[in-house]
Parts: sequence; C-alpha cells; structure tokens
Amino acid sequence: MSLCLEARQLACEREGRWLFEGLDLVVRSGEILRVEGPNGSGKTTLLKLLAGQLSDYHGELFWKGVPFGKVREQFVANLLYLGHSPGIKAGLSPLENLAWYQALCGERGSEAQRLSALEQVGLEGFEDVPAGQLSAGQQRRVALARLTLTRRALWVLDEPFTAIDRQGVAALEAQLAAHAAAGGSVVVTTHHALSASSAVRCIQLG
Ligand SMILES: Nc1ncnc2c1ncn2[C@@H]1O[C@H](COP(=O)(O)OP(=O)(O)OP(=O)(O)O)[C@@H](O)[C@H]1O
Repeated sequence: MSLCLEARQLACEREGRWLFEGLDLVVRSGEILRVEGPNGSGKTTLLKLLAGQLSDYHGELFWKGVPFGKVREQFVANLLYLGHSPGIKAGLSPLENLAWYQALCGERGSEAQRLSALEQVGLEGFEDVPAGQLSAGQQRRVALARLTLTRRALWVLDEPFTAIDRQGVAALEAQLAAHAAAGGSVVVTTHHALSASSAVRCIQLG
C-alpha cells in the first residue's frame, strides 16, 4: 500500500475570515497526521477539504502526485471519511446501518463481517437495537465499526474519540497505529492527547 495525499498552498475563507492560508502538507503511507487547533480554527473544514468534500478553496490537492480532479474515482476508492457527527441512521439498527454504508460504498459484505465488526467495537448484544436508542458513545462505535469493515488505505477521521470511554480510546488508538504500521495513513482531529508515536505528526491551525 503506497499512497500520498498532498496539499499545496491550501487556503480557505469563511465569512470574510481566512481559516488557513498557504498550508502545505503531505501524508504518506505509514503516517498519522494530527490536525490541532482551538474551536473554530478550521479543523473540520480542512478535513472535509482533504476528503474531497468541498470545492470552495484555494490551492491544490494531489493524490499520489496527480491533481484530485483527475483521480477522483481512485481517490474515493481509497478513502474512508468519518465526519464530526457519527452520521448514523437513527431508525436503523447497527447491523442495518453498516449494510447501508456498505451499499453506499458499492461493497456487498456479509452479515458475518458486519457482526464481527460490531463485536470488535463492543456492540455485541446491540446489533438489532434501533441506533437512535443507543448512547452517544455506542452510536460513535457504530460509525467506528466501519474502520474494520471497509478496507481503505486513507482514513480521514474528525474527532473519532468523541463520547468514547477510556477503554475504547485505547483500542481506537491501537487501531490507528496498526493501520499506519500496515502502510495505511490517517488524518485525524482530536482534542484527546494521542500517545507519543514516531508515526504521529501534528499540524496546528489557528
Ligand atoms: N459552510 C460554512 N459557512 C460559513 N461558515 C462556516 C462554514 N463552515 C465552517 N464555517 C465557520 O468556519 C469556522 C471553522 O469551522 P470548523 O468547523 O472547521 O472549525 P473546527 O476547528 O473544526 O472547530 P471545533 O473544534 O469546534 O470542531 C467556524 O467559525 C465556522 O463557523
């Protein structure tokens, strides 16, 4: 798995204010890039941009050295983006939510895989409960089950530790480290202090 996400001279303006300007960054295989900054500094906006979700920005984005516009399909096929909110359907069960995500990604997957992914995030016994009845941390865990289920090289994760208990935080940190060690890449925002690791680099906004 060899990959490279690069931003050159990235700038984004909101409501007449530059959130960031002249931002250069590179994320390669085996790296975890942590985006830090106070509330409102532009972390979510930057992650959306790096995930190809926004078009109103200045600068250029490259995937494996090729401008985004020319490799959009390949880029999306390598990307797993988990946004700021868990983004799950309240009326669907965790199992149904995962099946829905898989359908969106054009993946078939099996019920056995989905059950295993839910078990790995500690949701055994909650597979068929409407997601709207789950706690905030459990809802976040449904979203995090996608990290196991959907095999993608580049993870872009916006505050994935939100509402997660101490044990879950440790497990997720280990999962991020294992993904990087296996040659994947992670871009993550978190107000949580990540354990020191040579794979983790930080950029500061604001
Ligand atoms: N679509 C938009 N239209 C107008 N303003 C926006 C839009 N998106 C974001 N902003 C503004 O840009 C600023 C940065 O927002 P963003 O969500 O990126 O910050 P953040 O660093 O992720 O904050 P937090 O730590 O609170 O999650 C905020 O002031 C926000 O109001």
